[in-house]
Amino acid sequence: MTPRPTIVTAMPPPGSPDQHATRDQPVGATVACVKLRKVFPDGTVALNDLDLHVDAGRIAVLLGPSGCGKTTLLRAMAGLTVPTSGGTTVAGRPVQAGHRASPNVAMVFQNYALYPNKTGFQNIEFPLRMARVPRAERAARVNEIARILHIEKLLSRHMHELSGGQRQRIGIGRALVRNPSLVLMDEPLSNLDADLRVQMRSEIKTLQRLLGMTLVFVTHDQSDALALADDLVVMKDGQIEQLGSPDEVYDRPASTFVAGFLGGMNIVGIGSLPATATSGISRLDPSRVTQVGIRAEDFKPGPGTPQDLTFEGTVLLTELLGRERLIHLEVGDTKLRVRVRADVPVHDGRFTGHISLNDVHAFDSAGQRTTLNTT
Ligand SMILES: Nc1ncnc2c1ncn2[C@@H]1O[C@H](COP(=O)(O)OP(=O)(O)OP(=O)(O)O)[C@@H](O)[C@H]1O
Repeated sequence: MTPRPTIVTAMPPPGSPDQHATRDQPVGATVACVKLRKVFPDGTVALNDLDLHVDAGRIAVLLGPSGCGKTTLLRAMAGLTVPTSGGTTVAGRPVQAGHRASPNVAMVFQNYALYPNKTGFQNIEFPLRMARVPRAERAARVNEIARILHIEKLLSRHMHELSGGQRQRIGIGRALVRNPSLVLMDEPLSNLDADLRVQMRSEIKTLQRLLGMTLVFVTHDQSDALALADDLVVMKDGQIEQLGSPDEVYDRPASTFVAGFLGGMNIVGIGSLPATATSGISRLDPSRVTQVGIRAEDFKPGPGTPQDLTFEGTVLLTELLGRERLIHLEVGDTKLRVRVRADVPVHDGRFTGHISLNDVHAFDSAGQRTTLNTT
């Protein structure tokens, strides 16, 4: 279970009965997609019989390259896309495309879709007006959500008077004001600069922990995904390539696709490994293991022991990443990315590094993870 962060707030702590009393439905909804298929009229298969289960109160992050079907999946959950076959339930109820979205489901888009001529207050209040919530209750709810999001001072401003991050908070406020049990966010951080992005994603996570809703969050940014997810869903070609905790997916990528997408692992064909790198793994079965994956940050400087994989090569380029340095290394005809501490010396354009056998990931000819069994 993911530990809940300590939240400094005037509201009661998460899970306390009082908190539930102050909000209508703070408990998240379970989402289940079963054999979800979406084929567009031009024949594009956006979702390919996809199964996904998200438990109540979790943050599921959909991560994958452009075109892999993330937005289509989110829209199917919201009832905005009619699946070709299969279906989705939210809190046990089938999602029916074309029907008015349940008030328990809220969506935050990349462009926030706010009303430019309305104030912050009016934007956040709008869903409550639509739901014919009485005026006094509307004001109380808007003020409460504004307090949680620290945007009380923005309520009187119009949208053009706000920064991107401020507009984003208004958009999130509008999504949360109805106490949704499921919030769907489609790349909501993509318009923000790096600092604001990091700040906003931790605020989103804090809010989700506070309010307890289920959050499904679409991104193609791996650091957002690792930072936010309870359940990390890596998608490829309309299917789920791997689902697990961020640690599981990062530490044990199921395929070369996941390894390359998350953490930019070096993938090297067994035949391209230099002799110094194969001595420790000489007994591996080449009919089973055809490629190995080596993370840039798993390299240590120097030749290591005979059990380690040693790489000596020419430095093509170095990049300073603060306390670390990224070295682009050419070993024979193989190019590797190596990350070492910035104070590690690089002599005469040559670098020798090693990697422990335990840090080597093995993949078969289909690119699927396999064991690096040396017996
Ligand atoms: N209305 C449409 N008609 C035809 N094809 C579509 C339509 N909408 C999406 N697609 C296609 O379906 C596939 C999945 O699209 P989707 O928008 O779900 O991908 P995505 O993973 O969200 O991509 P991105 O990260 O670029 O937003 C893509 O190949 C896309 O071109």
